[in-house]
Amino acid sequence: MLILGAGLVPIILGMLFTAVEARHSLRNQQTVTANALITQTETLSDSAMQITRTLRDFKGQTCLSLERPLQRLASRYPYFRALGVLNGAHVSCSSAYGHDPGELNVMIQHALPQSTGNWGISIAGTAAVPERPAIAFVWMNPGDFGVYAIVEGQYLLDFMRAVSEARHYQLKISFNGGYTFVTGQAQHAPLLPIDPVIWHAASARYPFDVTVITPASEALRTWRDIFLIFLPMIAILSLLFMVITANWIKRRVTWRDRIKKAMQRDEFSVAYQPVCQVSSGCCSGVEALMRWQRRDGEWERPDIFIAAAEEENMIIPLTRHLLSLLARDVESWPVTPGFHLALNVAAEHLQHADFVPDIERFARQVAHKQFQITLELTERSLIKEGEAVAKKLAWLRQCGIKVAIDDFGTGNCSLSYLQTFELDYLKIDRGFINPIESIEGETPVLDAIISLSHKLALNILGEGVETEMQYRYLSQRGVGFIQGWYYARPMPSDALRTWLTTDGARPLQHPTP
Ligand SMILES: Nc1nc2c(ncn2[C@@H]2O[C@H](COP(=O)(O)O[C@H]3[C@@H](O)[C@H](n4cnc5c(=O)[nH]c(N)nc54)O[C@@H]3COP(=O)(O)O)[C@@H](O)[C@H]2O)c(=O)[nH]1
Repeated sequence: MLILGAGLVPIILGMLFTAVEARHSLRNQQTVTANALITQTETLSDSAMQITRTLRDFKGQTCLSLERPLQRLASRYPYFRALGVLNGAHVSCSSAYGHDPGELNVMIQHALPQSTGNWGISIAGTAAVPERPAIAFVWMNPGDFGVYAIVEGQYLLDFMRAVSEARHYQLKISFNGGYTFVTGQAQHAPLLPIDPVIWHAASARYPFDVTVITPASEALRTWRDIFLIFLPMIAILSLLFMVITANWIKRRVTWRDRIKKAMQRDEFSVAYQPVCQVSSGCCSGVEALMRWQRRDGEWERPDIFIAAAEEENMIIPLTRHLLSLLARDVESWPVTPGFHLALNVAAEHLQHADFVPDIERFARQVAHKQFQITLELTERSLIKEGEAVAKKLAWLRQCGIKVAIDDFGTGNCSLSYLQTFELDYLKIDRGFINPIESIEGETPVLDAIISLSHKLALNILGEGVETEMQYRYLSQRGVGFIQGWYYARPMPSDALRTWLTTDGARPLQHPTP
């Protein structure tokens, strides 16, 4: 399902992208078409305006003397159906009808606009040719001399038809709100959720406007053509997404499966790193650290498999497994009551309803050893349900369990943890201890952490102490507990048992200079 979903992402994005691209391309084509139609109509209008200017020179002449020049002019320009002169709204002479053919509104079969001077209007037909549209261009003065030219609409219609057929558009043009010339069809596609694409444009020079309508079927065809161009790329991306997702799932499954199998095969063990109490110089306890040795003898790195377990929701089963290993290991340890046993708990486990029962069960299992159990909270994964977790920890503290904040200062929430949770120990991350170069040297951040811990009355443990100088620096500043290779490395349970009776039983001896 997830792999399929990943494969669909580029296809859906590709469809959206090509739909936008198709709309853009349709708009461009429509603009070009509208401009061509406007130019053609303006050219016709220019000719008509030119001829009406010529006709004005006939003012004062009788129809008898005008009839032949009018006919000559009309036959010279094939665009014109009729030319004539007016007396007010009355046609006093016409190239088509001779003298006294009637009223202009009857001839153009359209009411005359209120305006005088130059005007033009598209009409469905004239009295003599009612079935063919035309455009009437008129120059008139009320009760006075005027002229008109009727432009044959067929030329415009033929041009529009040619464009409509070539591009499958519906085209409309209307002059001054008059008759609308229409060519082509704007079929709707009832089964498609697509509307026809409509574009309006108007001439800047004459009072006419043009509408270009791309039918839904044509819009779909344009989109399909563009989609087909991008299809190879979309298919490659889709495949890539599926492969990446499949790999990711495989990796996920692999870590989950591997951790599960490793638990069944008993490949996990626990290493214990002793902690030195500065005041006595003796071992006050240990931190339990998970180890994984594969069947082939290779060791998995704890930072990697712990992070994987946290990511793959395996940290709770793994911690439960750790608790069972701990319960088995501690049986043989020669320890006195109050010996510290620290273990790491992940945020997911803390937030889980079984967290308190899990820890209580473990505490009961090892109760006869009278350990001082300490839970170490790390900032590696953020504890989200702060209040609820704080309540659980408060309850466990009442039961005698201690709480430590681990890797202090490495995450974003160290200070908020200090405020949210009741704590007993603060473990200073080795990142702050590494820079110690001399006893007198300045390590301002480390000093600030130590001073903060004192103010909060927290026990302080320095992690990753590798040198005597680091040990002395920390002990001189009141750090009560030291953990690190300088004192002891993490070791298996059997080795710890021996160590506790030898090195662990006597105070730390610093090498003499
Ligand atoms: N939730 C759980 N987290 C666990 C568990 N076991 C381990 N971890 C976490 O994994 C991280 C890596 O741990 P690890 O490789 O075991 O490293 C620990 C020590 O070996 C190392 N260390 C100790 N002293 C020194 C030193 O002097 N120098 C040096 N270079 N390294 C040293 O530090 C790690 C101690 O980690 P911390 O817990 O912060 O005290 C690590 O984050 C573990 O927390 C588990 O069971 N559950």
